[in-house]
Amino acid sequence: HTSQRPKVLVICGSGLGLLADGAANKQTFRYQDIPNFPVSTVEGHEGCLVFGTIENTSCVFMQGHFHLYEGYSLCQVTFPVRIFKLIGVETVLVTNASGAICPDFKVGDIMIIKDHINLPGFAGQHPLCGPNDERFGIRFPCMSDAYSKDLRRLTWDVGNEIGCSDFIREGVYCMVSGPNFETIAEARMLLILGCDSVGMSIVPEVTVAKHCGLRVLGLSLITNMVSLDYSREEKVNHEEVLQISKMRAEVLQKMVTMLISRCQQQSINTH
Ligand SMILES: O=P(O)(O)O[C@H]1O[C@H](CO)[C@@H](O)[C@H]1O
Ligand SMILES: Nc1nc2[nH]cnc2c(=O)[nH]1
Repeated sequence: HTSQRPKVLVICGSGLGLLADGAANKQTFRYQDIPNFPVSTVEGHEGCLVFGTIENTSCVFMQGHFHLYEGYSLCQVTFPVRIFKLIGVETVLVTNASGAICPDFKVGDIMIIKDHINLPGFAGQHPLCGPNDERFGIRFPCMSDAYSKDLRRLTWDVGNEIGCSDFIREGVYCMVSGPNFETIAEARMLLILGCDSVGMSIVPEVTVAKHCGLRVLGLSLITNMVSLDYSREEKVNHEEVLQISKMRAEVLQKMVTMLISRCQQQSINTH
């Protein structure tokens, strides 16, 4: 139903569907109209695929991604990544919302994901469990360089250019299955483990993307501070997460649009 063959996939996190607004020649499909595609069940996830172009780069935006806590298997959660690999995508830009574990972070910071901790994976909830499909990648993929160094560097450059270096950070994202937010003891454990932020998504998609040889960049918007202290009164909720995403969506959209036009240039120069 589309003649576009995207080179870049953007996965939009909670409240970040607006990232697609920077694209031209848009063509939108609802997940519910695509055979075998999962549907979004969470507020802030529109459940649409938007094809479009940014400068000369053809891209596709997933306005909404899927989570373990919705009841999907990790095979369903990561299914779109493999579809887009087959269609010809080379680069995946994942975005999400997360809570800060690192006490130096602030609400509204944009964290470039340097690395991740796959907590559900440690417990056997891993998208690559089961027979390995050799058409996509090897049995034992290396994950020590899951997030492209070149793309991380490019993000710092773009951030400086658009004047948002004050709220760009870099750090380690930890995935938990959710749907509850962390207890204080869990948050303290994550701090000890070396996590800078915590959320309930994207690690399965990144793992499958890396397995099939895609270049990955991850941006996590810090929407709340995770309580590490029993005396702290504030309580996190999903409405607050969506409100902060809305507040930062415009600047993130500008960043993502610039990154896409530049990263394809980088890819042409390095391949
Ligand atoms: O990771 P995304 O979907 O962006 O959103 C994060 O925010 C939601 C909770 O408020 C959870 O879905 C969590 O994973
Ligand atoms: N697990 C988790 N996910 C989030 N998504 C947005 N904020 C948070 C948080 O504090 N914890």
